[in-house]
Amino acid sequence: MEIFIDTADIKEIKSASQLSILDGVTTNPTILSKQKLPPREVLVEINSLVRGKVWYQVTSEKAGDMVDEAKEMISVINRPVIKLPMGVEALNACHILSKEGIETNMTLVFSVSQAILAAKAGASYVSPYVGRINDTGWSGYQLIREIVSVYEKQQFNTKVIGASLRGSYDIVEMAMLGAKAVTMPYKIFSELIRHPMTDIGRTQFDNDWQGLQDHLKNM
Ligand SMILES: O=C[C@H](O)COP(=O)(O)O
Repeated sequence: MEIFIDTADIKEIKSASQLSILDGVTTNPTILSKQKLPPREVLVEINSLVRGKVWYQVTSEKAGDMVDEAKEMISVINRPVIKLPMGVEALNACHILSKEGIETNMTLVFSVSQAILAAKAGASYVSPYVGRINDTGWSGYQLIREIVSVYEKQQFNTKVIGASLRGSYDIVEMAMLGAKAVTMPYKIFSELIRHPMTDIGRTQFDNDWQGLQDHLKNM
């Protein structure tokens, strides 16, 4: 399963990049707007810090403009993934970009029918917004289950990336449901590694080892 962090905060990206298994950084217009800097500049810096993929979401309205915007951003990213917000123009842009071998992600996906169209357009990834669906009282998990099942039955190569995740257990759910990727805020990412029992166990091992060293020194 690929693991991404959903942030443009440079401090968070530097910290998360210490973990070599991180697969990259996803962004969106809301995330980039928080930096109060030109998005291209921010992406250049993110690209210099990240070994993996850097995701950029186009903001143009028309398919042709989306393709041009994507190409402009791709020029400053080593391993780009172009995010397209679900719709007719985005599907057409996705079709063009994917035929040119550019990795794409159909974002803002809330139904299986949208996910089917994204796969038909050749999207590399599709992002169902799990948390936002759960927030409305519907099941984001059920949507992931259904999309994964349809993709398997239809032998689509598009990968499901669980997005809009709210807690570390969401990541486990995504893995169990067969999502091939997840993206999450830095806070959740940093929580994945921790468990109080691990800390207690490590302290005990360290103390016992130190006790042995002291004992051997005094022999
Ligand atoms: O770009 C997609 C994000 O994962 C959306 O997350 P959010 O619902 O927390 O804004």
